[in-house]
Amino acid sequence: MPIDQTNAFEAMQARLRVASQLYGLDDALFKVFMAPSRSMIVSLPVLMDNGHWEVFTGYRVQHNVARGPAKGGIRYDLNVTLDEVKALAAWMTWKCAVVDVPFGGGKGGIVCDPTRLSLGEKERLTRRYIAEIMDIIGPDRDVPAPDMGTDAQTMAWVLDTYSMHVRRTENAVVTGKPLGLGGSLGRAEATGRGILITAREAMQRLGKPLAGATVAVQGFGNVGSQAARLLHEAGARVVAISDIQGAVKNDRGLDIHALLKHVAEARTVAGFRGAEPLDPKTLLTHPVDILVPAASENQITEANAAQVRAKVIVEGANGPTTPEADPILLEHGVLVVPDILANVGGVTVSYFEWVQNRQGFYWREREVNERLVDYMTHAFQATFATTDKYKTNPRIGAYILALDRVAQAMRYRGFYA
Ligand SMILES: NC(=O)C1=CN([C@@H]2O[C@H](COP(=O)(O)OP(=O)(O)OC[C@H]3O[C@@H](n4cnc5c(N)ncnc54)[C@H](OP(=O)(O)O)[C@@H]3O)[C@@H](O)[C@H]2O)C=CC1
Ligand SMILES: O=C(O)CCC(=O)C(=O)O
Repeated sequence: MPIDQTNAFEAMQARLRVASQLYGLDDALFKVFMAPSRSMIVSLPVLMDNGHWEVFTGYRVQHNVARGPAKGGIRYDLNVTLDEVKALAAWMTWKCAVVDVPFGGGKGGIVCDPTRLSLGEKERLTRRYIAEIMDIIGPDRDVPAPDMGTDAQTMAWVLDTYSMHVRRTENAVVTGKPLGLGGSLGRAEATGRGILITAREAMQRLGKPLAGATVAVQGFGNVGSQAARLLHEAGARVVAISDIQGAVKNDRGLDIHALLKHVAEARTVAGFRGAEPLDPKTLLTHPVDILVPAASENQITEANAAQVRAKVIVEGANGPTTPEADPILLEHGVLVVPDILANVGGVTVSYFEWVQNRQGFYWREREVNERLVDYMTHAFQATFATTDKYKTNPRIGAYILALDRVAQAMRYRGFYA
């Protein structure tokens, strides 16, 4: 039966089906992995600044907890749906297994436009959400973190609300917190740093240096901006960047530090003086060595995949490529570093943050970054070794690596299929 290419959960299932067949996964485990183990839907009444009440819908999904507590971000966006959160939760299961941290997969979301909420409204919404999902989260159950539309301040409200309910300060309940509340050095830039690490590895596979390589980045939020900055600092030439409102280009290379200052005031890359305007629709097909989609799902599709001119795609976003686009990119010789490998930097440093909280002993930034390089280069090598072993592409290679590790944990725990 044909799948809905833009349904993120069906897109995840399509890749899982291919990987399971190639790996020879038994039917029982396949059925377990095809559905989340728990989905919670909550209604969130919030008093708005204008005196009216709004009722928002929120979700928390736990896909699989065989390897440890569920782990995954909270997304605030108008396009959040249950199926999207189910996909994001499953991808977290696979990511944590690919990078071999002892977590399962979870994800949360609230249907809202965070740019139209005041700080007070966002705080009340977050507190109500955490109160509602309180029974299924916790340091040993499910540990949230930031995703699109949420940040360190949101995580501070998560910590405070949970702590008020359990009557003690419990900072290991959430990661991506402010440093002064038990956050980890290096977490804010970790997803971007992971993109730098995997981009370097991918270029090395092609026998090319990262220094001097041209880069285009879609999205200039937490992930895109940090990836652009770190790639720029590593000597790559970031020539094009977009956000929702516009795109800019400079063939000689954008001054990312100046662009960050511009965005801090203008809230968009558009209008940046050190660049020319670019049609945002052409960002993904801009002629570059490395393309970093770091915005949202379903950006590289059957409609534009053949026009992609990058040699390497490093997927900062979750699910930026539809299943139909996969074979087109492969046919055009594009090396895709899949999301469940490329963007694991965030959850890896979240794991380090959780470990530090539980130890009560905090690491220097250098230690965090060195450990991140170690975890991610291992994950990259393991993914490509699996890809070669099964004679497949890196996305399916990453799925096989992950499902093998999760299946092994399930079998140890007594799931004898
Ligand atoms: N935060 C994290 O640690 C992790 C995030 N991810 C994934 O990375 C992606 C980005 O997350 P994050 O950076 O945290 O989110 P943010 O909300 O911080 O930023 C999202 C960025 O994407 C831009 N954007 C959204 N849609 C489009 C579009 N169609 N075209 C161009 N730009 C667009 C936004 O533009 P504007 O500023 O104009 O709104 C914004 O710049 C998501 O898929 C997320 O799930 C993956 C791993 C970890
Ligand atoms: O840091 C984390 O725990 C998870 C971040 C996240 O939501 C993701 O990797 O998609």
